[in-house]
Amino acid sequence: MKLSVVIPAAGQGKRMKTEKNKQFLMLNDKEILAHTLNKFESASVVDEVIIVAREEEIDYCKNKLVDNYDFGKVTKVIAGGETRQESVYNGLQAVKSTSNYVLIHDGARPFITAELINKVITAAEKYDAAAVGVPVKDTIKVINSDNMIINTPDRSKLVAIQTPQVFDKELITEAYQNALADDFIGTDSASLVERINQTVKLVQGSYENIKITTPEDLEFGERILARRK
Ligand SMILES: Nc1ccn([C@@H]2O[C@H](COP(=O)(O)OP(=O)(O)OP(=O)(O)O)[C@@H](O)[C@H]2O)c(=O)n1
Ligand SMILES: C[C@](O)(CO)[C@H](O)COP(=O)(O)O
Repeated sequence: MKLSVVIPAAGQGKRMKTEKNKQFLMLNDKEILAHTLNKFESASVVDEVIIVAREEEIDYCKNKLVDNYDFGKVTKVIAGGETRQESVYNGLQAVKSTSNYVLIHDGARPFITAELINKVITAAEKYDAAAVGVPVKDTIKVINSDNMIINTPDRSKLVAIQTPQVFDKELITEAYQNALADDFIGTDSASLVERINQTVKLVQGSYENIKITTPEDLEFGERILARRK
């Protein structure tokens, strides 16, 4: 297997409400994005890492993260787009021609573990497409535009999807090109694969693999790191 990792990190972090982009906030000893990159730098199965960043943050990523922490697997830091989907698509177009699998992982999910990375890659080798997720803990309701509840899906069939998501390179490229042609915007990569009628294997994730989105996630994150020490 030749594996390229695409890290979408080109969001604005609006829900965090900080001046600095949330991915560059410190979590203990290093920036959130540095925690994430560290996990892939240490994974022997990874051939290259591509960071997708906001145009104006490319130099910061190169100098303060890649050079400062000596992330030797990072081959490119490229510009993202308006949506996560556009950013990932830019990343896909930049992967090495020799790669046959692509792993996509949010820059804002720093608590990913080596064990989970290996598990989802193994599943992708078998099924061509795999994503990590956890059973939902709450009861989920479908509502209408008046906030009236329409129905209650069977919780035993619901999972909250996370990243990493790993795909055969040709499959994920086709899925993104198809979505682009149809003006379809999905909130994760797996949904683009599902819509071209390819199945995606679910790998049990972890409730600690959170996406740092709002201020309270930072406090939870500090506790996760303290527990792992
Ligand atoms: N145009 C975008 C939007 C998001 N992302 C990345 O996709 C991941 C998941 O997105 P999210 O956590 O929602 O980040 P933001 O879009 O930055 O958050 P917000 O919606 O609060 O602005 C993040 O690592 C984010 O940087 C991206 O690469 N390009
Ligand atoms: C891909 C993802 O992290 C899976 O949970 C999530 O869908 C990203 O959504 P966002 O709205 O771009 O944060």
